[in-house]
Amino acid sequence: MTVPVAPSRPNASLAALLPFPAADTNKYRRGHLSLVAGSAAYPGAACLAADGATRAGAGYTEVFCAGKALLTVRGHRPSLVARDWRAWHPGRPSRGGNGDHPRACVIGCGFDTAEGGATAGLLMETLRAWEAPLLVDGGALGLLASPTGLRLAAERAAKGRPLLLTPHGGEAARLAAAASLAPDRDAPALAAALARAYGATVALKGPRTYIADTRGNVEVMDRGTAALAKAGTGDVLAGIIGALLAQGLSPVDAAALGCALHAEAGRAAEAALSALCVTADDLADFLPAAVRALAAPAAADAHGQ
Ligand SMILES: NC(=O)C1=CN([C@@H]2O[C@H](COP(=O)(O)OP(=O)(O)OC[C@H]3O[C@@H](n4cnc5c(N)ncnc54)[C@H](OP(=O)(O)O)[C@@H]3O)[C@@H](O)[C@H]2O)[C@@H](O)CC1
Ligand SMILES: Nc1ncnc2c1ncn2[C@@H]1O[C@H](COP(=O)(O)OP(=O)(O)O)[C@@H](O)[C@H]1O
Repeated sequence: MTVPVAPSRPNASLAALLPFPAADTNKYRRGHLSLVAGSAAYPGAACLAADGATRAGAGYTEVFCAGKALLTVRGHRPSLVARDWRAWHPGRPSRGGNGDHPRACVIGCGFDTAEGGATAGLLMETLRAWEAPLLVDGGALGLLASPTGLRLAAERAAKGRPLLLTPHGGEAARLAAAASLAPDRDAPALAAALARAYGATVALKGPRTYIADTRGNVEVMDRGTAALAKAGTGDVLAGIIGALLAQGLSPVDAAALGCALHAEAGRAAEAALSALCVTADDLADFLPAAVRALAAPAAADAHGQ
């Protein structure tokens, strides 16, 4: 089975989505991202996602992680607000701000399925109670791939609560099996089928990333580099897309812009460090170059050049 695939968006239309802050904004109005991430086994994934999120413009990034990951996350960057994930209550209004600022949640970077009940409970409660846009990544995708996960995803879709999934090939195979989808589809058709089955926007990652929305549209993002094929780069991507969701972009625009910025950052890092030496830790530092690379042609257009 094949589906039509739209090409990568041009720089000018991606640049138009960049959420540069208004002069009179504040940290809450810019966008508040709750990152439920980082188990005792994988505290680094929470740090990498937080790096992507803060550099991609979230005004307030709050990390809820395992108690045993707290020291690592707190020591990573002074700007991060880190709390034990037992303090995560997705149905309660947030502290800080006036309560109606834009928000989003990313869940699952560095979830360890061996932790079982604790992380499964966090995901299911978040699917049920979190009203704002929600991105599910990493170990939480394996937990979503279950009858309860499918049911709660369908309930979110029925209530019009946005859901975005960012699986790599292995995670996509688990999601497909849980939804009884035939495994022999090509990547664009698989992304479209997962989007339908889970009522979610899906960014199926790989050397080419396919972004499928809930209406059956699929677009490709093929600006990446093999330098990105290293552990932790997907965690950075989840943070970037989550920050864009928190700044008010729709799931499909956040995925398209986030994947393009991530790919451009990978290319800028490769130019500076070589394809061999780029690590996930480097990526967020190359996001400013990626923003400039997308924005530059738009600025040139605006000046009639
Ligand atoms: N620093 C940290 O803290 C880090 C923490 N991390 C966290 O670790 C957790 C587990 O995530 P994970 O991705 O490492 O393991 P898992 O989900 O079991 O997938 C691997 C299996 O899938 C298969 N596979 C098929 N296609 C594939 C593809 N395109 N890309 C990749 N794999 C593909 C592959 O098959 P194979 O290639 O072996 O045939 C293999 O069997 C998660 O919470 C994550 O956030 C990581 O982000 C790293 C940095
Ligand atoms: N060969 C490649 N070319 C371009 N991009 C790649 C390549 N391999 C991986 N990537 C990108 O790197 C990221 C890897 O994400 P993921 O597999 O979730 O890593 P992790 O779980 O270790 O964080 C994705 O954005 C993917 O599109």
